Amino acid sequence: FFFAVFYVRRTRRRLWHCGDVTFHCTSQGLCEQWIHVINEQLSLFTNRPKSLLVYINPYGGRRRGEHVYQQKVAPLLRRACISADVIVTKRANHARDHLTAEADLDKYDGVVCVGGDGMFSEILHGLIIRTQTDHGVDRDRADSELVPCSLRVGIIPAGSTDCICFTTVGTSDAVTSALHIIVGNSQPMDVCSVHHDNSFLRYSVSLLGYGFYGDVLGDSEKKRWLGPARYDLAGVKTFLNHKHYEGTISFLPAENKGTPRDKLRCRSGSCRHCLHSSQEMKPHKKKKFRGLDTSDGSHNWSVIHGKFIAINAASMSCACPRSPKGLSPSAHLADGTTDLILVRKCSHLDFFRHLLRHTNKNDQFDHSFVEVHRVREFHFQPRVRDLASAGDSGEDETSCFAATCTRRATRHHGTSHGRWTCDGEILPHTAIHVSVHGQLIRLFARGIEEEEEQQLGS
Ligand SMILES: Nc1ncnc2c1ncn2[C@@H]1O[C@H](COP(=O)(O)OP(=O)(O)OP(=O)(O)O)[C@@H](O)[C@H]1O
Repeated sequence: FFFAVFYVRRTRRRLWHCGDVTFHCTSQGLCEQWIHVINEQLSLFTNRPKSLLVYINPYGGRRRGEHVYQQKVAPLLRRACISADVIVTKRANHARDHLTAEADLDKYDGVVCVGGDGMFSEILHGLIIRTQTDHGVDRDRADSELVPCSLRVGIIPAGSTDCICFTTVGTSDAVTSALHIIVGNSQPMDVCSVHHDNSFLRYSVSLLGYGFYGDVLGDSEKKRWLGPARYDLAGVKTFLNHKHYEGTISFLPAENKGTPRDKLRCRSGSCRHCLHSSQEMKPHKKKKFRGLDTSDGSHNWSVIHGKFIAINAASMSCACPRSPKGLSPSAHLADGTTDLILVRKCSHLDFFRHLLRHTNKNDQFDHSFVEVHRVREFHFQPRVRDLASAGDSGEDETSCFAATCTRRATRHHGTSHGRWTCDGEILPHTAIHVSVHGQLIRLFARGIEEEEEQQLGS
């Protein structure tokens, strides 16, 4: 008589595998007794999900989402006695719309996203919008306090960019992610809301980038047929173009939250720093943005006017295999802040040196043309009139309207209008207001484990 116990086995590079041990007993009675006791102990782990809602993007990355789920994830869920309702999406925004309006969320303990960062963003929007609607929160008001989502989200990486999975699990591996879901890990995460003129645009959990990264993404979208290689090509092209943009950035600095250069790595949303933040986060009195005029008492706002090659807001380190430390190595996952990185106009060579530091261990902020601030809220106003429609209406820069505006801007200011990328999507406006909502969602993850920190540090 025998029974098997399945367990999580850690291997190199933060990968988790499913191991098993077979126990032999002298009698069936003893065997059943052991099984009963073990199951009883397992039932005490109330954090473990029993029922999941799974969305698969069949077209993400190399179009292997369904295969990855059926071959690697579903067998593990079955073994862990977790039931799963699976929806293979039929169009973009299918998952978001289903979550927002149709899904019976009371039936589930969590939502699983099989895809890349774009697919995760859909799930994120669906869950947040649904939660706010259910609680009667007005999303269009930039100063609304958002209600945290009760369901956790698991990410099974199957996209061409799996940055959020990499930053929160430490690797992009379907089996590892599935095991994090099964053991019921929970990691809180901040979410930024982005508004234009008091109308809601999008939510962001990783990178809001204006200038360089906005241009890279905008260009890569035109080259989708190239697959993941489009990002490299667009990156080189954007770098060679070396554009800068003029505007005013106003921000509310985060007090007592450390600095982006303090080298205190946040390996999980429950790091000491984030835990402390979660206590003081309760109903924190928001200081409402009052525009650029600081004479009315909004003296805590800092205002910077300048010419920028890039403005980035990193709400997490944004680590990925190419940049293991990420855009802001010390950004915290769940402290209610975002790291605002301003890269001022500089020479081609200087910008190259800055970019290069994303791939090695040197301090990428240690340049005279780079400054970085930890903030709770910020506002950007481009010098050039907000050409809201240029990106959104499908007008290409070569179109008559866009070309005229771009030429005019270039003639008068030496720059054209830039665009924001928000977690991989292009925003339709350049004048935006961003607020950080502390610990608005939770993932089935536990951050990058300590042992790995030593590896990275070595
Ligand atoms: N069935 C579908 N058909 C077409 N598009 C879809 C479908 N399901 C989801 N999408 C969209 O595909 C986009 C990309 O998905 P995903 O992030 O999974 O893959 P990706 O290869 O990493 O893409 P990207 O690099 O653009 O993030 C998402 O924005 C999502 O809205």
